[in-house]
Amino acid sequence: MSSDVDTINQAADRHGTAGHLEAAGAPAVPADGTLRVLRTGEFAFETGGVLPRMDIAYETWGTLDEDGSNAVLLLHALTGDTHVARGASGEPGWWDGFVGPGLTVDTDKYFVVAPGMVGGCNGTTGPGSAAPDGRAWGSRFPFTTIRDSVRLEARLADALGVDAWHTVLGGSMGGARALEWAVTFPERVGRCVSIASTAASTAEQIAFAQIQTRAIRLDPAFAGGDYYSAPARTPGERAGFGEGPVAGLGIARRMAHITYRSDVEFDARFGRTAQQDEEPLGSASLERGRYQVESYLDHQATKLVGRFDANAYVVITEALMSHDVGRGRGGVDAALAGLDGVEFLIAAVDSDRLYWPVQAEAMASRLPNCPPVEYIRTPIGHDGFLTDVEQLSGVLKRTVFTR
Ligand SMILES: CC(=O)SCCNC(=O)CCNC(=O)[C@H](O)C(C)(C)COP(=O)(O)OP(=O)(O)OC[C@H]1O[C@@H](n2cnc3c(N)ncnc32)[C@H](O)[C@@H]1OP(=O)(O)O
Ligand SMILES: N[C@@H](CCO)C(=O)O
Repeated sequence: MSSDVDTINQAADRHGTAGHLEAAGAPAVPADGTLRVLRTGEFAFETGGVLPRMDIAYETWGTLDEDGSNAVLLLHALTGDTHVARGASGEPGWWDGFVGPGLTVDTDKYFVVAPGMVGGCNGTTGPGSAAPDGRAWGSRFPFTTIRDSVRLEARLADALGVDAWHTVLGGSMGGARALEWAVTFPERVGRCVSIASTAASTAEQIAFAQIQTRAIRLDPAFAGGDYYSAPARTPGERAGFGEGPVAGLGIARRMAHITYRSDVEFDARFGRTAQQDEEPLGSASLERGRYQVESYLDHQATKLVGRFDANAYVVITEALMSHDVGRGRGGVDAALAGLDGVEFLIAAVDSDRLYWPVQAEAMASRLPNCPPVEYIRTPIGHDGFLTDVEQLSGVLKRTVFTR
């Protein structure tokens, strides 16, 4: 472990507030699914800006083999976090049923590592984290890219003693991060699994994202990004949850959530039905009740506002807008063409209207020796990679996780 790196091991209750610093160089073996934070030194961002210290939050499951050959890097999507699967706390993770003992990513056999994005709000340094002056970074937080996260994750790999990952895997933004890993560090990636993702964000994806970031920035409570009542000082502390531009964040989530699902699902599930005893047609005034789908979106917005910081949402969304593995590398084709040392698996959701299957096909066709795209077939839409993982499981057990 390098001298500028300490490890903070969060208590098993990941919603607690006080992390504790372990003796540098001799971290205790953590319980599976326990929030930990690696404290690293100065970090220069891809497009400018330097922070004097960068923390990266992560959780692990299983044990690294002596030869270091069983490490799997699992990368979360936009509003995901490090808690992929349940562990010591028993709290369910967002890919429960996919990662765990005896499951597809079998944590009895693989050492699974799940880090948080740079700029997030769940332990990795982000705009809500405390700056040296004791205030949240807020508007001073640098613009960040997917590549910044990959470079920070490489520091984590170094600290954990992982020279090369058996597999780097993720969905949506996690898929973008996985692909960026393969392009940046091909010698450190054995297999790359990119699900419901793309090699470069398209104009339409940027457009959907822009509406969301505008909704947040235009909320008067955004205050230029400096709205925190208190910064996050320790790994378990959350800053900005439920405060600041919550109306804007709620609108952003509503917009985003529509793109995560499909018209077929919405029609089948909600149709034109009114929410309980509400009257969507209204009456003599402008006030009216809601359709079921409106109530559903309101619920999705409320839930996200309770578990996410608006600034972090902007920072990470703009990082995803910047995603382009071809930037500065002669374009996407050139960036992907040389990756013949990495085994790829590209998967798509057939009903995805955000990361269209055609983009997965285009990505696969540009990758050397890439097998045909695997499909999750579901009417759900983009979120199918979170809701229908059992379809992916069979393929991954056969091709990637064969131990
Ligand atoms: C728990 C965490 O912190 S997760 C953190 C990490 N999260 C992630 O990485 C992914 C983010 N999560 C997601 O995107 C979603 O939660 C998904 C995709 C996983 C969930 O998808 P689904 O299981 O299909 O759930 P769905 O989108 O239908 O939402 C169900 C919710 O809508 C609510 N709902 C359904 N109909 C209505 C309605 N008419 N009015 C109001 N609410 C409604 C349900 O009560 C349920 O509420 P709950 O989630 O509070 O229990
Ligand atoms: N619903 C997921 C999908 C984003 O790709 C999330 O919020 O992270």
